[in-house]
Amino acid sequence: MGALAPASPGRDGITIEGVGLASIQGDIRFVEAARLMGAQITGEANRLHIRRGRWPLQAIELDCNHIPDAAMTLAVMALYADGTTTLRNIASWRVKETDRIVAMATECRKLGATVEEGADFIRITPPATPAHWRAASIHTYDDHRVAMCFSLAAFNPASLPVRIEDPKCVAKTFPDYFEALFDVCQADAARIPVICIDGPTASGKGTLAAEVAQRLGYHLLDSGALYRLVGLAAGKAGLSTAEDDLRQPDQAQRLGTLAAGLQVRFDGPRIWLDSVEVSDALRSEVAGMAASRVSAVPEVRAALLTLQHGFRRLPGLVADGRDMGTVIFPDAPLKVYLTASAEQRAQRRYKQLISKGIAANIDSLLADLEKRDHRDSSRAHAPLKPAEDALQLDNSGLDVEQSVQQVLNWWQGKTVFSGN
Ligand SMILES: Nc1ncnc2c1ncn2[C@@H]1O[C@H](COP(=O)(O)OP(=O)(O)O)[C@@H](O)[C@H]1O
Ligand SMILES: Nc1ccn([C@H]2C[C@H](O)[C@@H](COP(=O)(O)OP(=O)(O)O)O2)c(=O)n1
Repeated sequence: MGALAPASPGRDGITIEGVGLASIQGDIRFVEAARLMGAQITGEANRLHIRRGRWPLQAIELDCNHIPDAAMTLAVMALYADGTTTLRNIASWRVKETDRIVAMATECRKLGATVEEGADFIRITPPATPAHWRAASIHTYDDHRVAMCFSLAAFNPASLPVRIEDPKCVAKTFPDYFEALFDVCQADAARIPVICIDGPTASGKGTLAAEVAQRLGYHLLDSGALYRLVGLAAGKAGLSTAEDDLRQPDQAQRLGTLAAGLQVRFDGPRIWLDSVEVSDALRSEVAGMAASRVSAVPEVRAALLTLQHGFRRLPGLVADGRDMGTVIFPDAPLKVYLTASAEQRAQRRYKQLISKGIAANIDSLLADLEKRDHRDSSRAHAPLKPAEDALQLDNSGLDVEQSVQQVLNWWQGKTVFSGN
């Protein structure tokens, strides 16, 4: 990676701890091969520092008998070389997790390379120009090394997306490989995919968003939780969230300052405010109502903007709320506006509360819900409404799985991989 990625402000190459030039592992000789291709590698006994050197990389012809497994990475590095690379003496690739010569050849071709394969060699000529690269959905053959190697194709000069079909197959040797990869990569936020799910209360946004995020391996933003947190923090700080008070400019200002300084921590569905876990307190109907009131204050909305944008991280985000598609992520490639009849929603909330052992009354739930819908959609700033390019999903007659499938189908149709 260090050999492929150009230096950027504050970042010049990659340092690997725990393996160094004194390593007795056979694969350390991969360093020699990477240097032959142009990587600048320096190091100490237990550390390596890799920088981009020659660029494009130097095409090589190499007997790989001494590094049979690590040489697979050279095959993908060959896509960035100036000319044709030949890796020889790799007959053992044929009898590993899969026939790795076939696998590497097939997947390199998908990306636009010209590949020749023989009984014990592979010869790779990269795409002639950036315009010859192709977006590709990489089949992983249940082979961890195939999945990891081809992640390097994401640095392609055409900035085309690359999909790794079964990223979890890396579990065999490096379960958090992709997390580690994303930690050291910088991506232009505008290129990180976002799916927005907006809609009224109890339409099932949170359930749908969490499930879609889980299936795609994306991050999750429950933006409503942030407004709930502001309501809760205001209560703790003794600040009123009554509508009349919030109309006073100095009270609105105080709430904005409070929102900007929120000390929150998220860990999956668990949330802490000032080091105190508030996950359950946040879900109460009272917290929802307070959230609805504070969310009408422009100073609060402005204060939460940067925090929300910060959730747009690799490999992607599913964001649920009221204004995800209209205000926060207007460039999102997929926006879903989720609805269900008010009666259905009240029923769902009722069942949800009862199942948690919380007493509830269906008539007052319906009344509260209609009041919240009205306030959320009639406020001046970022009101609840479908984005112009949102796809509407009325899930009154659908179960959760059907709604999830609908959104995943829409997403598949939006990606460049839909034909793959
Ligand atoms: N399509 C659906 N069909 C039936 N029940 C659903 C559906 N989607 C969500 N629910 C249920 O409705 C309740 C409210 O969903 P939730 O995701 O909390 O809504 P929101 O985030 O929009 O307030 C949950 O108990 C959830 O399991
Ligand atoms: N993006 C958002 C998300 C929530 N809000 C406000 C309006 C909502 O009534 C409250 C609570 O939102 P939340 O999504 O947690 O509520 P529900 O789960 O839909 O009942 O926050 C908002 O104004 N903008």
